[in-house]
Amino acid sequence: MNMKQDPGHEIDPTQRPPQMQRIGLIGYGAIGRAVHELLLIHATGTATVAGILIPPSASIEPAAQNESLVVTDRLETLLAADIDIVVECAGHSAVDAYAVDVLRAGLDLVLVSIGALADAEREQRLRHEATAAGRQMLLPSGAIGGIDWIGAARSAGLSEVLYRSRKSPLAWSGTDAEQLVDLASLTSAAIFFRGTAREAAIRFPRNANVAATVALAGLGLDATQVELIADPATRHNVHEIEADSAGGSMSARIKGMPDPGNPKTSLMTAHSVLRTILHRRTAMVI
Ligand SMILES: NC(=O)C1=CN([C@@H]2O[C@H](COP(=O)(O)OP(=O)(O)OC[C@H]3O[C@@H](n4cnc5c(N)ncnc54)[C@H](OP(=O)(O)O)[C@@H]3O)[C@@H](O)[C@H]2O)C=CC1
Ligand SMILES: O=C([O-])CC(=O)C(=O)O
Repeated sequence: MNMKQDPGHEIDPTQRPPQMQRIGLIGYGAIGRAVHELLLIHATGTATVAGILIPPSASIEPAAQNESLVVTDRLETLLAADIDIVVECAGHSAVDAYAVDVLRAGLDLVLVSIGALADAEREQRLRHEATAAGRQMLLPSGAIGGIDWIGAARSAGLSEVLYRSRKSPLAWSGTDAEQLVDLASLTSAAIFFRGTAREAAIRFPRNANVAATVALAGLGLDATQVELIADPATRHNVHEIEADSAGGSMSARIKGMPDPGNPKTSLMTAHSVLRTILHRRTAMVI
């Protein structure tokens, strides 16, 4: 076929493999970098990072450099890189700064900082914008498992959900935990927070996104109970769910390895983002 080339456009969408997804990453810390590395290994021909949004005056060394990779501190510049889907992995304030504009630009948004949705007004606004744009916010399971069961149990009569997060004192440093417990002098595990998923996600924005994930899948942010624990005896990020429903009960425990780039974050989180991205193009979704 004799295709007419337009020298004014570097990328001709008709020349792409049909399944190729061009990804825009917002945030290039532990998760952003890991997602980029995983895509290079597991998504050849299916997905590629085309642009990365970083804070003004920040600098990064991308996991792979090519001439067309855009690194910018402006959303418009990121989206101009012919992006198909945006992956936010930068934190709650980045959700505020960019999520609405991404949806209004007609793109699906993978939202990793799920705890940002604990702000009811923000959640409503984003749901409204996604609906108006005919796009989706895709919430990966992140560091936790069992979200499918909780979601299914909702229609089977879910009555009680408790999420418990246990991490090393180091993983809680620099958070509100420091006001609730003396992290440095702990000799045994301390439950320093008991409350709702909404309170947990708002108070611990870098550590309790999973609380919001479990809640949004199941009983909601105000009816899901959360316990947060600092445990000097663990080197894992341990996530537990106990749930009861008319369809049966669930007891799950995940001993997650911390991400080498950020002890607050579980290594599996980036893998779950990879799974979310790959699922958009597979013939079979499980
Ligand atoms: N759903 C889940 O299971 C999980 C969700 N999370 C969420 O994911 C987020 C990212 O985690 P992680 O990668 O470990 O965190 P990191 O702190 O390692 O990385 C976050 C990166 O985002 C950058 N950033 C912050 N604000 C902006 C912005 N407005 N625009 C562009 N970049 C920005 C930061 O830059 P700088 O350092 O210069 O500010 C940093 O490089 C966490 O904040 C947390 O909310 C984390 C773990 C699990
Ligand atoms: O990655 C984890 O272990 C969980 C986490 O930080 C979060 O829920 O925000």
